Amino acid sequence: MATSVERSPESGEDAYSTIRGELKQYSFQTEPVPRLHHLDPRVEALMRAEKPVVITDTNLVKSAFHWDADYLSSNIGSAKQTVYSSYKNKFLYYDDKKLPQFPDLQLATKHEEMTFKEFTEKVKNHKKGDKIYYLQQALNDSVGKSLVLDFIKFNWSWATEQQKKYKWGALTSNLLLVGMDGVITPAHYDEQQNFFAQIGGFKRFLLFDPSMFECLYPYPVYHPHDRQSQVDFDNPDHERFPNFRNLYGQEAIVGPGDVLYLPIYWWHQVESVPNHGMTVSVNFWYKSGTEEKIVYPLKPQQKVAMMRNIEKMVTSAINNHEEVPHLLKTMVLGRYT
Ligand SMILES: O=C(O)C(=O)C[C@H](CCCc1ccccc1)C(=O)O
Ligand SMILES: [Zn+2]
Repeated sequence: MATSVERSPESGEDAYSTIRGELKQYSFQTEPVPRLHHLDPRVEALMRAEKPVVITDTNLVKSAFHWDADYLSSNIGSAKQTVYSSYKNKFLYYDDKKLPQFPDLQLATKHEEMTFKEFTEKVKNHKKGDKIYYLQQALNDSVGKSLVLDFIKFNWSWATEQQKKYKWGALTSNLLLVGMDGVITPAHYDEQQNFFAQIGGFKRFLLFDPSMFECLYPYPVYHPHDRQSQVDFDNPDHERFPNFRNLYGQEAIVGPGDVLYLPIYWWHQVESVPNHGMTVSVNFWYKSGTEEKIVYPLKPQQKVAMMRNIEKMVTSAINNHEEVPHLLKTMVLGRYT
């Protein structure tokens, strides 16, 4: 199992066009996410409209371009890292805090804490049929000095300039993502603005406008898989999820040095491109701006936030999540249908 992070020096067009030809196709159509130089004025227009854009040449994480498995093993320190393991390549996120309410939930992924060195060993010794591993660890002060220095040298002036320009809230975390070849994070949305910086290897993003909520059928808010789509993209159940047929999205391939602006509430599925080696990424999650004064007509994002609040209020008021479906059906069926 190749642990060396693929760094194709000619990661110019030919790497991307080669990859484009290899990608797994799905049942829905997509169009490409614009890929623009950070000084191109169209970047600002897209970011103001909270639309995705791949931004090149920002040097946001240039100081981390040498973050491959060996360097990270030697410099991230001996602290335990959060790693997920699975016999399949899909890593469906779950919220540990909501698990007690769902004792029967079958999780395909297992949360394992291990040092980076142990993680690298598992990747190196991986054989077909073995468990697949995905390291997902928020960067914190447990990392070694040289990683701290690399982190300090991120292009914070550019990032901070954007944060101010678009009135985002505070940076909440930087998640270090080190994925084995071919790992997939299934479709979900996050409630934060996101600069997704690719360091090693290539990732394919499938992105869907927040208005596609009605095609993607997220789990209930109180469910451990809150914010994740219930639809299996490889085998969609059209009886349960009839609107999935109307899904339409955007697609982006990000390689070393690319930064994807992933707007808050936008759905995304993330695939480490198979047969192109281990992937290394760092995301930058920012709270949304607070001056969200209500503007009509409501944006889809605002409707999603409203639906979340209604589900939370009903669930806490009724104080038993098993009664929620009946109450919501009673409220809607035959009355709003
Ligand atoms: O940066 C993002 O938003 C991504 O989705 C990147 C994704 C891993 C994120 C794991 C995760 C999913 C849901 C909640 C919390 C954490 C990847 O790159 O595979
Ligand atoms: Zn995400």
